Amino acid sequence: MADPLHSKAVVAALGLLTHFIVNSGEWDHHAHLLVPGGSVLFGALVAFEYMANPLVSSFYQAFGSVVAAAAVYLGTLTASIVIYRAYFHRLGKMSSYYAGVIEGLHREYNADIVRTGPRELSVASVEAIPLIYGSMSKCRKGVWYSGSYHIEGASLQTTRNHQNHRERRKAWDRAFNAKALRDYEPRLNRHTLVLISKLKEQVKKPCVRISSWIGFYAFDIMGDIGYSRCFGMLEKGEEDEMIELVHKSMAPLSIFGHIPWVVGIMLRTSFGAKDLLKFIKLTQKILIERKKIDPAEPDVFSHLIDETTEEIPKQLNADSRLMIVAGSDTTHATITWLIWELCTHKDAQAKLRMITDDIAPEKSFLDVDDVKDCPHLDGAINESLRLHPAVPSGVMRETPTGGITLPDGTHVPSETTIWVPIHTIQRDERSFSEPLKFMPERWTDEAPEYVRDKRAFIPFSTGVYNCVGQKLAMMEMRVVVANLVRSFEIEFAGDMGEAVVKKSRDAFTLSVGALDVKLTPRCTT
Ligand code: HEM
Repeated sequence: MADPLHSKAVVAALGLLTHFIVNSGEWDHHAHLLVPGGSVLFGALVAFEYMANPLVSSFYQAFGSVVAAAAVYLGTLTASIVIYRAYFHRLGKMSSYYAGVIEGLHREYNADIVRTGPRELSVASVEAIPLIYGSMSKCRKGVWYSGSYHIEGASLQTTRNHQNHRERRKAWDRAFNAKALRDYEPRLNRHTLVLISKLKEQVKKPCVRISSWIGFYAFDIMGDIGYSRCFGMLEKGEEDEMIELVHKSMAPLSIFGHIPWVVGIMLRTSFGAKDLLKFIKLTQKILIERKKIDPAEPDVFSHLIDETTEEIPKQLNADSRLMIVAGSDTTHATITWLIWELCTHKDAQAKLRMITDDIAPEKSFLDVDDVKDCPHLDGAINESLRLHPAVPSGVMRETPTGGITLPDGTHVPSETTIWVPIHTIQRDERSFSEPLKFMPERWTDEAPEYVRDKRAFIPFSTGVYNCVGQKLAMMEMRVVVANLVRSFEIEFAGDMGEAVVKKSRDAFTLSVGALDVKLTPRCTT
């Protein structure tokens, strides 16, 4: 029988077998083992060849034989991958593209279904939403979610186990039910008042970086409502390490978010993920400090922490990071984009001001309760959420065994990553007339015909994994925006809003560019 190492046929067959194995499982988070594992195997083969092959007289000769076999193996593996992906891939009939803006791809290929990776599909179809995200959906969260399990455990958002999610979601639902939200109201009012008074101190300046102030506000609120912790960013008026870390730590996701095995390697080797690891440590520390106190007013972690034990389970660390990222960057981006829209559309700003002036005209400050029922204000916020969703790409799911058949009849095989691109679908003319127009009226009695299909509005996602904090987010955004337009005339300053358009980045959540404005105080306030 031929010596396997010297038989090109056997080595090539091993290359094909490797491709078959890798192709039929979820290996993304084992990629970090390839280099060390391959090196050990290579060394072992060289040693074996040197000691066991009587025809080999030097170590150098043994090394050469193994290099030759490795070349055949890797060459066959690569060729197999290339040929398979070009001609036989299960998703091969769908357009393929690795980079670029998803929306452009759907337009370029004039297709609702676009292949964006070897086993990854973007589906811009309203009809597909229930199948992918609905409460009866058989899809589960995609492989992307498990990237950091080995460091911090799974958060409520990243757990891929349906049952585990259901059990944990109960506590989170309690943390955001009607009673809990009422408990948080005084804190929202307090922080909003501080924000507005701080901004009033800025009116003499030709240029105020409003995006930073909104960031300070969003993070202060999350610190307070989440952990009864005072980040004090509004008071200091300067960016805390926390904001910088959130953005730096999420940055790799804007580049490698769709290549989970690269993210896995980065986290395991720390290469390119130093900031993310530092951020994880910081959110763990915040949680440890929260566990030591007994807050006067209940906060979110009052509902999540088990007071009967000293221990902090690993998964709660992941929830701690989730709380900060999900709760701050999202509202930060949405409010900043809304201010950008109101500066771009001065008539819309004037109309919103007129309407909010009419809410409790005797008051100089509107609190959360005053603004809870103003359809035009909600319409303006909805337009920011629609045109500039805080989770722009959408959220990844994985098809179940047996795959799924989309409403248009397309069969998607099992273990395919699939998602509905939120940014694309919310700008689709089939669902919204004049989709690129900022138009709060489409959400009120004034022009409801401009919303053709409300199912396409999914900024908070939908189904069992939808955003648990959406009511809090709406409360927060309403009270800030109403008080801002009542207190100031707002116009672009500095680069005239350019950085928001050019520097905003999709890093799972939207990392928004800087916005500079001129604030002119209104004489009525
Ligand atoms: C404009 C504001 C917000 C937007 C657009 C937004 C959007 C989203 C989206 C799209 C998801 C689904 C993520 C996924 O499936 O992977 C989500 C989940 C989540 N959001 Fe929000 N969010 C916002 C504000 C908030 C706030 C203020 C909180 C409060 C802490 C929050 C907490 C969460 C949590 C905990 C989850 C995970 C829910 C689960 O998996 O069961 N979000 N959010």
